[in-house]
Amino acid sequence: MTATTGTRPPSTLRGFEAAARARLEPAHYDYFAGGAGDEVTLRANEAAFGRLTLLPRVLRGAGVPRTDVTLLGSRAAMPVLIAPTAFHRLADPEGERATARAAATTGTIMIVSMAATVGIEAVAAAAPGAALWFQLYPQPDLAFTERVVRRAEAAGCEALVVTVDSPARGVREREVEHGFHDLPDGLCCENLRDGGRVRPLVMSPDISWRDIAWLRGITTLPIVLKGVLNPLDVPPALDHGVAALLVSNHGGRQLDTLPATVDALPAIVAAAGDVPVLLDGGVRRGTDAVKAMALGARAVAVGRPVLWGLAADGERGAARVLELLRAEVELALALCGCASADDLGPALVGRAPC
Ligand SMILES: Cc1cc2nc3c(=O)[nH]c(=O)nc-3n(C[C@H](O)[C@H](O)[C@H](O)COP(=O)(O)O)c2cc1C
Ligand SMILES: O=C(O)C(=O)c1ccccc1
Repeated sequence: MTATTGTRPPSTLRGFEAAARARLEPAHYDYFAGGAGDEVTLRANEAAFGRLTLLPRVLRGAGVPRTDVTLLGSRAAMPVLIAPTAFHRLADPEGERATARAAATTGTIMIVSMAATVGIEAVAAAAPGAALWFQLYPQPDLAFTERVVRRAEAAGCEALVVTVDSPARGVREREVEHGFHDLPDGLCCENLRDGGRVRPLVMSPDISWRDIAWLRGITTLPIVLKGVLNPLDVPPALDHGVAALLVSNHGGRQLDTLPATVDALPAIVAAAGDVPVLLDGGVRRGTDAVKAMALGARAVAVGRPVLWGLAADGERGAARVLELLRAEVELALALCGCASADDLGPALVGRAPC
């Protein structure tokens, strides 16, 4: 009997995706799974990890590896964070509450989406032990944007992750085919609730460095720029006092034909100097995380795998997905002869011949 047909919960990420697909409305599965255009970038993210090889060191007596990291002052038991994804209540009635509890159980950082279906206060209250960062799409109405930032601060979020790859919304043809435009009745983006109404989320073409400068001036939270792929954007980012860069192509959901994130990573790392670089997109194995860290990422984040865990088995499923990844990172570090991610470096990564 396979993991997909048995009654036991799945024991692999692939099994979780199959179980999620079986449980979700097809339109919701495709909303989570899909990418922009021809999904070239969506596929490229995973494929690029497959083209990289690991070149372990031997006989180093490294002991059982440590997988914990400190990022911008937040501690995490593993270098695999939860990327911000919208609409968790499509996957599980508890929605982002369940995800935050899974983050607390596994000791990782959850980046809560501005488009969450549970408000940031309720997410924080549901999982007092969880380290939360808040993802922000700066809105043209700065007074409203500031109110959202204040809510995130008051809820205890430890960083702001500003998504900069979305001056417009990418077109995902799977969504178009299903006619998926809106959340079902009863669900909304709770972080957009403001003075008795729920504001529409604007992906603004006017977003610019001025917004980052403004944000830097109104909050003391560390600012992470999410969606930087071009090294030309690194110097202005550093000039604006950002605390970290997150190399991301939005999981292939915005502009199609962007490079795989792991291929874009080295140039960003080279330009970033001491500023920590994170990566998301296509991380499905501990070996993927280890490859990205060997190429200079301080940590990685996963989007869809957590949604599959959540849809398949709620909080328990999300926690299981994260724990599977943590255990795989530990094993990959051990088999590379590393005591921690600090022992990784580009010399441990090679390229498959074809
Ligand atoms: C269903 C879904 C919703 C997403 N919603 C957001 C969002 O609200 N804000 C954001 O910055 N990124 C969002 N993303 C992008 C993720 O943060 C992340 O960049 C991407 O999912 C990483 O790739 P992976 O899914 O291959 O791990 C979303 C991704 C998915 C799959
Ligand atoms: O679907 C997404 O990728 C996303 O980023 C988003 C943003 C706002 C509302 C819903 C989803």
